[in-house]
Amino acid sequence: MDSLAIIGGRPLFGEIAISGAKNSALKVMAAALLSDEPLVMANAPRLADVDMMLRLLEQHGVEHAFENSTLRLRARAIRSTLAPYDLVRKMRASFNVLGPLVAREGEAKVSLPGGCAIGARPVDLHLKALAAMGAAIDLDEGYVIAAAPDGLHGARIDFPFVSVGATEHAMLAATLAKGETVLGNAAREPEIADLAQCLVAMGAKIEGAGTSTIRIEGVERLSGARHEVLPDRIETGAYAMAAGVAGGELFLRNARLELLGAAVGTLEEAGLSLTAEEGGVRVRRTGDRCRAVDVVTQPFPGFPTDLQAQFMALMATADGVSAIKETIFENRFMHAPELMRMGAHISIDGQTATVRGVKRLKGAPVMATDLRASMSLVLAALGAEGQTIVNRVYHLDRGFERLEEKLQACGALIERIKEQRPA
Ligand SMILES: CC(=O)N[C@H]1[C@@H](OP(=O)(O)OP(=O)(O)OC[C@H]2O[C@@H](n3ccc(=O)[nH]c3=O)[C@H](O)[C@@H]2O)O[C@H](CO)[C@@H](O)[C@@H]1O
Ligand SMILES: C=C(OP(=O)(O)O)C(=O)O
Repeated sequence: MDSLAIIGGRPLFGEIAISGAKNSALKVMAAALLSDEPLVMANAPRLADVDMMLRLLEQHGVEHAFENSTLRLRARAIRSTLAPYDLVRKMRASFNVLGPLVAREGEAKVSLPGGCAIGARPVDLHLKALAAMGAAIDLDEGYVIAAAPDGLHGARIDFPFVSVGATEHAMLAATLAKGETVLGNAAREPEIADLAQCLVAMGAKIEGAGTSTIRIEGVERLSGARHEVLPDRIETGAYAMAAGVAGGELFLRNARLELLGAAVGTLEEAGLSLTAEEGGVRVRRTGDRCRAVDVVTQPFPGFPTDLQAQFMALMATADGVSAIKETIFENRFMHAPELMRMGAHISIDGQTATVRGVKRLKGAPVMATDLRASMSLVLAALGAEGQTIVNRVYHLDRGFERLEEKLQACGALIERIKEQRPA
């Protein structure tokens, strides 16, 4: 397994191009299954998760070609409606092929998904939504078997709590269902509106995406389309925090402040200046050190859970004591003990982490446990004294495109150490 060697303490100056959002791109890729015509996805990030999704789509019969950051997909015919365990276990978004396959083919057998080990992460809301649209659902040996031989029908679905994946899944499936589907208490994350924009370009009838009520009028068939994926708001927030931890000034090309929701105010309170400029966002730390701020993770537009780990790294060297409450996932503090190895003062009580900022962290060997936790360790290392080795960086490769290259270009001392494999 590769690792990263980082020598901290150098301020970052320069430009970082923000990539297309992983969490939108993966769902847009699932949308390709809904049509036999080509779907062209521009601003596609080159990530391990995207490669994994391509392998899954390929075995369903999707032809694909990646050129620069444009991904062409075409599901001329569905070769298989089985999504095997090996291709679904590593990544949450892969489960979202179930709805499109059932909507188009009337059946599918999809392994229960994996993804970051940050909580139990059941899929009951996904399955209830598909069942409300008329799919018969069975669970057998770790697989979901869904059948709707006469097609799906529209339904009123009120989610008991906000789920990004279930909202997207229901929206994908409803595009080809007979009649109207109404999704109540829908997730409002920017990736939902982005997926809806792609589906509308394919001929779907969707209103209200980005609000908590989404209406979808099913159509007979969807056509091809070209869609440009929105910039990754989590990557944006993470690099903004890199400037907070290490100091300096970064221009985040393609970044859009409005995608960050409440995180903008939180980062400003913490002592970052974030300014929208033509073509991106400029970020710098206003003082010598960040200030402690309390945060509670919430669905969009609240502070995103996917930035919680990175924010903890920022708070580790902030002036004062901050309380970080995680309300979305029950096991998303695995970065805390690793940050503590670097000298952070963190105590955890249930879903709240209390971080007492220290002046400086010290480099240490640490282990990345999940995608955003890994990024929090990279951030901590950029501000720390001496060398940090971040092990298990395959997590990072799932969601951060060309991480070392982007940071090196801004003056960071970061190198990938390739795993030595026996000849
Ligand atoms: C690939 C992708 O887009 N992943 C994102 C997506 O994950 P994902 O779509 O898995 O997250 P959800 O919004 O569905 O999860 C929110 C909460 O609902 C629970 N839940 C969800 C579905 C369900 O059927 N039953 C259930 O109990 C989950 O365990 C979690 O506690 O949104 C999360 C919340 O913004 C992000 O952290 C992930 O990065
Ligand atoms: C949790 C994440 O991914 P996944 O949902 O695929 O586990 C993430 O992107 O932070």
